[in-house]
Amino acid sequence: MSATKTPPSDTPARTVKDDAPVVELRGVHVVFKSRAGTVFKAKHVHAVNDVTIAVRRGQTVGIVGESGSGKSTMAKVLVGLQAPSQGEVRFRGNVVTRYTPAVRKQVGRVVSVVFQDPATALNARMTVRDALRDPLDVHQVGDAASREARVRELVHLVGLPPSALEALPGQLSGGQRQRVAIARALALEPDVIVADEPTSALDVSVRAQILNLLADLKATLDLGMVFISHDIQTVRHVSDQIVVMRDGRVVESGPAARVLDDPQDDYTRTLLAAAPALL
Ligand SMILES: Nc1ncnc2c1ncn2[C@@H]1O[C@H](COP(=O)(O)OP(=O)(O)OP(=O)(O)O)[C@@H](O)[C@H]1O
Repeated sequence: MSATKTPPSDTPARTVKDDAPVVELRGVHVVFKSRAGTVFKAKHVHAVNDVTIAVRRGQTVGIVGESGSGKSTMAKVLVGLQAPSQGEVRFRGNVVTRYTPAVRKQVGRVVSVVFQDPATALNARMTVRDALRDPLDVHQVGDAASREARVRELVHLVGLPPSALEALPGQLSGGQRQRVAIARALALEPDVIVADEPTSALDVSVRAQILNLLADLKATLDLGMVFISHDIQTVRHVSDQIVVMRDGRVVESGPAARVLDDPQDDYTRTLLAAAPALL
């Protein structure tokens, strides 16, 4: 098969070969100026250091690492919210060269994000219906009737009853709120969802339900997924590929079973030893 050559552009093309990456980072670095306030800090933080990864439809890439390893910064690069200091980011094969609001809006249709805490991700004064309709309004998808139909479909897709449409986030449980946040992320039919610690803020009892929901959605919608967690055993449950990060660098990556059963890097072994499998 010959590769389709696409010229660099800020507009993600709508046609892409099924097995081609939806999002790709090539040699990406993100360097921040240190946050003020600490006298002995280095001037710069190399939050992401020479990272290359690709995310395809129907595949979950688990990203694991301790606090400060650069996971959230990488998530922001993957959804177009953070420009790299160096390296290349491609959405549907097209290199992003400018990070304008218009480009971010376009990228938002291809890749969307689910954050850790649905309580802060959702507007406390918006009903579930309004929260789900909002992205459809912003992107002017269809007419009023088709937006309402899509909102109902989304609620059903994430396993909530139609009565949830009238609720405010504060009237829902943490797990229900995260379902709403997931539904909102799905509103524009993205190819890829980036879930940044999506179960960490939830009660232990509902974490498995949200993990199962994400796994089901990935299968039924043929979604690509990036699942970010500090917990290697959580990542184990959902990932096809695992990327282990430390201090902004990828220390090891590969098929989940290989990385977990035959880790090649000492740091991966340390993470596994610190969080033994329950099964
Ligand atoms: N906007 C910023 N300005 C300055 N430094 C930042 C900024 N964002 C992140 N950092 C720093 O970059 C490094 C990586 O942070 P990041 O949040 O990506 O890591 P993480 O693995 O997601 O950690 P956590 O799990 O604690 O969120 C940290 O040292 C952090 O302090």
